[in-house]
Amino acid sequence: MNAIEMRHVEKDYGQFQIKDLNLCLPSGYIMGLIGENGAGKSTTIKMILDLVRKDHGEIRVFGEKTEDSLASSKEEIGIVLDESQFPEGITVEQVNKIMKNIYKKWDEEEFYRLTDFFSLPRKKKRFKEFSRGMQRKLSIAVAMSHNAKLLILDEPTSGLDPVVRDEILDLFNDFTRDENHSILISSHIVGDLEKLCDYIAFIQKGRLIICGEKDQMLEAYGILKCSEEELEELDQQAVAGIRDYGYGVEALVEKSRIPEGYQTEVPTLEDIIIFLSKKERRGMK
Ligand SMILES: Nc1ncnc2c1ncn2[C@@H]1O[C@H](COP(=O)(O)OP(=O)(O)OP(=O)(O)O)[C@@H](O)[C@H]1O
Repeated sequence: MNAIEMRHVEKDYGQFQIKDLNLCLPSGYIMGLIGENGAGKSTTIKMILDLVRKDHGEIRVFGEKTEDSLASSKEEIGIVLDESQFPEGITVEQVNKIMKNIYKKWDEEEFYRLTDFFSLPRKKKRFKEFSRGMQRKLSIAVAMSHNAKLLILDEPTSGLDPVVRDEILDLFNDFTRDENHSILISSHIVGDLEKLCDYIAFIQKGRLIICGEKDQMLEAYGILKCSEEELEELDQQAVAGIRDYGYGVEALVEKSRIPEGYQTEVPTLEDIIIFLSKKERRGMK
């Protein structure tokens, strides 16, 4: 079963378009949605949640078309959006009371375990007095306290310091120990996603540049350091991106498409993303 499937999804905002977006997140896995500011991550997430209407294509969550079923699968999806989700005057205790009424499977014990873990005051401060990081933590605690099967998280770790980010990534990792649990998480902090995710989808200017299993991506590509002339001799289809390097060039290449004998270095996910975005910017084919 797939947790999320998007087929040929399109959205036209006039100045910005999402074009032919196809992605698939199998149940039990974590997919990272990477893209720079304005790439279309939030729009993609909001279309999955039917908060923004797609113009074309099909989106399924747990196998059901979202327009038919999303209201009924609300319990099953834990959401953290990029914007504030709570009224300004509310305290942690009041959030607990409200959520108890909203979610059938609300787990108060888990909620307070998480809010205590995040050092959020139960009643001494109101939401508007929380720092941005505290507001994120509260959203995460809510998303993880109603026995959801799928977490959809838009930049959940933005504004958090590295130590807390790391602790939260561990929480997300633990969540997917259950093979029915899945996560779609957007971020522009590639290092976080490299650690956490099984699948990576990289979006740029509304287009999906690459989508697939992270380990396969890391295995398929290599970084080749050579002269411009040497690079020109290679099958140009193998070259996924170039950057200047000392006296020569550094190229991201598909290892299976270059002749044996070339020494390549193992890329990080960040290398792959940077090379691919440069390719798009230079308009390489
Ligand atoms: N309601 C809207 N009407 C018109 N344009 C919109 C609307 N919402 C978003 N956009 C545009 O769509 C583009 C993508 O925005 P989106 O918020 O999806 O990007 P993002 O990748 O989440 O960016 P960030 O990392 O900065 O949050 C931007 O150019 C934005 O201005």
